[in-house]
Amino acid sequence: MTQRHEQVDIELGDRSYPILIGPGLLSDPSLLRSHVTARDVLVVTNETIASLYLPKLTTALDGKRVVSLALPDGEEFKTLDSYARILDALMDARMNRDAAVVALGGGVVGDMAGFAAASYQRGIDYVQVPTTLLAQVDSSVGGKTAVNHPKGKNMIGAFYQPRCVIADTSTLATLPDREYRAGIAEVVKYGLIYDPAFFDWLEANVEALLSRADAALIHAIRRSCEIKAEVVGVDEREQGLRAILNLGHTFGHAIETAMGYGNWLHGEAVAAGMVMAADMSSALGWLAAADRDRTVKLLTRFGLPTQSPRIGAAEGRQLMGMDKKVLDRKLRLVLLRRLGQADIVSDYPNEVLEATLKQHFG
Ligand SMILES: NC(=O)c1ccc[n+]([C@@H]2O[C@H](COP(=O)([O-])OP(=O)(O)OC[C@H]3O[C@@H](n4cnc5c(N)ncnc54)[C@H](O)[C@@H]3O)[C@@H](O)[C@H]2O)c1
Ligand SMILES: O=C(O)C(=O)C[C@@H](O)[C@H](O)[C@H](O)COP(=O)(O)O
Ligand SMILES: [Zn+2]
Repeated sequence: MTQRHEQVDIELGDRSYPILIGPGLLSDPSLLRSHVTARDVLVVTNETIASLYLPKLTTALDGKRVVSLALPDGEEFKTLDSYARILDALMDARMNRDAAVVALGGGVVGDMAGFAAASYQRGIDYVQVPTTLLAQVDSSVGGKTAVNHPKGKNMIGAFYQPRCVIADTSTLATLPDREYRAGIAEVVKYGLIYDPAFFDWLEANVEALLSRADAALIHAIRRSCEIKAEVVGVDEREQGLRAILNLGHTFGHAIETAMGYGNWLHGEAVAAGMVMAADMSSALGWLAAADRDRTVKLLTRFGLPTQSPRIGAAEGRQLMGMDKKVLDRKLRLVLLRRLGQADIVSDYPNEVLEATLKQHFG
């Protein structure tokens, strides 16, 4: 069965790959087989997603040797221990260098499976099959792979690109509402950092997106992937521009870590973190107060938090000190010059940061 789908390409020379977006892609064996070419495949997933989609994927890959590993579900399992279990599964199945990993799931599964693929036998192919909105608009694309450390998010990982991303939008029908909304936070991020017209479009399509209407959903995923593709195509390893994709994350990662992984979802923490970045950008006289207010209003309409938990300014500052954008011992922050234009800034006055932390973290 051939389904109609959208395609966005990541242009990275010999590491280029397509992102396929559309309904029913997991039910299309010929599409799956044309993008998963290895004979031996390890499907990495979790227990929740395995019961929903593993049989479909296994059927589509019929004729290959398919072994699967279902990890426990949750951000708290995005650990070196789970990563080691993936490597063990590859070894137990005697997978060679021409085998491939298929990551079936959200960002947690995708980040861990990608890191295992990056390091097993110094690198084997992997394909992302994202099943959350967040993974379809962000984490499956761009090659950031990682596991968490108890003291910091995504502290151990690698840049390693997949061979293909297959985003079957039909899988989003079973995604719990809270997870779906968390994915929308990263969609709003793209408007804020890169595309004011997309931000306007989001304001006009809140209800359509919340009801998961096909056309709105596909447009949001496609535009998000296009923006990420443009940014990653310019700066694959975050030497400069790519850092804008981190808007709200320095604050958000501190929230996730302080609250205990999994208690605040990544997208929720990013939403609250983007409000902190917007407040700081306004305090510096860059982002207009009206656009700061539009940001808070849009996130609120999507049911996302706009106020951080009170983790304490000192604790927040200490956790933020481990951010990967620290350079020369100085914390660089992604701030908004205006709505639709982000910048990575190191020369902000410290008092403005401290005031933002005090106001939001307490
Ligand atoms: N690599 C990157 O560029 C990047 C970008 C953004 C976020 N991330 C990472 O992604 C992670 C968050 O990803 P996430 O939001 O996808 O969370 P997740 O992977 O934990 O998935 C969310 C929940 O939804 C369930 N689920 C997944 N698909 C489902 C479906 N179709 N139907 C029903 N349930 C389903 C999962 O089992 C889980 O319980 C974080 O660890 C974050 O750091 C990475
Ligand atoms: O792809 C990127 O680059 C991003 O920063 C996307 C983020 O949404 C994502 O959460 C990423 O994992 C954060 O990366 P980190 O380098 O801050 O761990
Ligand atoms: Zn993120």
